[in-house]
Amino acid sequence: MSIEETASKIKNMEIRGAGKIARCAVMALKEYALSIDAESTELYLKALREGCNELKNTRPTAISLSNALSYVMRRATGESIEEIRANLVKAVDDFVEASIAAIEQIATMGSHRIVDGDVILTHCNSTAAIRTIIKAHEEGKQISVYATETRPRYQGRITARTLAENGIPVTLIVDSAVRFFMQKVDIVIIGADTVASNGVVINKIGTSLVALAANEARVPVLVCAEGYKFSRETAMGRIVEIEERDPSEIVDVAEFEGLDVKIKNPVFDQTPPRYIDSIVTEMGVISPFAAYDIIKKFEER
Ligand SMILES: O=P(O)(O)OC[C@H]1O[C@H](OP(=O)(O)O)[C@H](O)[C@@H]1O
Repeated sequence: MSIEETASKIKNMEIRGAGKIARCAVMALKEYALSIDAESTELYLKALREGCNELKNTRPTAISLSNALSYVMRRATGESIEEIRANLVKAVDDFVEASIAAIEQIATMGSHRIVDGDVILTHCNSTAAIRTIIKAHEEGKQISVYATETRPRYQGRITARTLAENGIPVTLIVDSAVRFFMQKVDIVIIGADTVASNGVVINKIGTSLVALAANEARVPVLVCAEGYKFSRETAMGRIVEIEERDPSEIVDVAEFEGLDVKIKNPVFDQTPPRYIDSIVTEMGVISPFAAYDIIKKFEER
């Protein structure tokens, strides 16, 4: 798929999920790198950087996107265009393979935290979180899941369908019913778009409410997040931008035609580390307060 088409599909969320948008972005860059030529290595690299920027600007909160592109571009080196191209292609293939393997590694480690008979609550639609839940089921643990529908785009319905298709008892609830059901829950398992260096987890809007209700009920919150979702930029003092999307995702704005009604649609929120029990990464299970260690480990890769 071309960079333009990929960027458009990531922006309109036809392609979504922090991990998937990262993989699709670097694969689009690979296709572009294979399709173009240039009069010099400098011009070739300039064209690649322009392609990167078009992809990077699609969804500002998911650091996975920029981390993936940076991982690949750091390795796009060489004396000739052919050498640069070959190194970029290898870096993309390596990233995609490792990012898919990371989900399985997270699921294996995360499943150890799920006990036979557990009632799980999950929010939105995280591949890493869902794979962890399915892994526990595959290991024969009798589990059931509450899945929040996750307004305004209802990603939780995908989660409910996926878990049911895997034979897992699942109950779909509205987001505002989380505290109502939390007394029945043994563990919350969610994904992440970005993990900041101070352990703050940025995930789908409503996550911080889920974590707050879990904390009140003494229910542990387990975050499943691959290493490339940890933000080095926050370690340098940068703030993660919370994406605001079109109000039309929430309501038909014509309903309020002529009325002074503001509609805000932030699509992520920030959960403080004190509300999180552990973050399961492919490099191990950590306290959210140890997020910086993962940033350093991932940099060494
Ligand atoms: O990478 P995986 O675990 O699939 O998803 C991570 C997170 O990305 C999604 O964002 P969106 O629905 O794309 O806005 C959700 O917030 C989900 O928890």
